[in-house]
Amino acid sequence: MEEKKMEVIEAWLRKHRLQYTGATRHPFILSLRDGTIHMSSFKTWLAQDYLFVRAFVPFVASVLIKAWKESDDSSDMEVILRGMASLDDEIAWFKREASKWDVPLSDVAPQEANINYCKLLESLMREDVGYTVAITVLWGIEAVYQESFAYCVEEGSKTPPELKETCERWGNEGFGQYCQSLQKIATRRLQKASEDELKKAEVTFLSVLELEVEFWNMSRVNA
Ligand SMILES: Cc1ncc(CN)c(N)n1
Repeated sequence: MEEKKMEVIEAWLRKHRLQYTGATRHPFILSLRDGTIHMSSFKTWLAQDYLFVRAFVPFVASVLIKAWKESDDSSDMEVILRGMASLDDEIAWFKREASKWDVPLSDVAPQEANINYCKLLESLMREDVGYTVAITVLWGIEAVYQESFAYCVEEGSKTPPELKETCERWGNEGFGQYCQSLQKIATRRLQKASEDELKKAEVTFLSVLELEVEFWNMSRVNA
């Protein structure tokens, strides 16, 4: 019987397991799961992530345009469009949550880690960045949040009840399926990619993991 070749993303997740675990099992997430999280950390994350999501929308829009121009499968556009549409609800949720915790979103300035992450998103919006790299990055960004927050909704999690909704937002099954769809598209594209594209996608995926860790680090107590 012919041996099945390992898919590119599967191979990366093995090769870069330490970095992936660093991003998806960060102390911020561990404290959310074990209930020891400080509310000041949560509020910092909430405000910074609100700013990030506002910058993430145009990035997703740019992936949608690349899919329209370059994709070999018309259903890709629908997957991305659904993801983009849900960001409308996400922004409204951030506003509600911020008001619940008295976090004034209009006064928030982006911290360095956030600025750096948004710079990466902006660089990937350029026309000379291909669809394969862009969709792989979109998958990576969403997968880190899905894996992180899903860990906080698992059996045995002691997440404070008032923060459960936050974890559900990215830890729910629907979001998990969306990430699976993105992974499938990225895998299909990476299978046909040139060596150059493959390398660029892998290096950018690693940058995403580093930036995610830096992003969580902003919420460290006394950070
Ligand atoms: C930093 C970060 N990474 C990912 C996600 C998920 N869209 C997010 N909201 N913020």
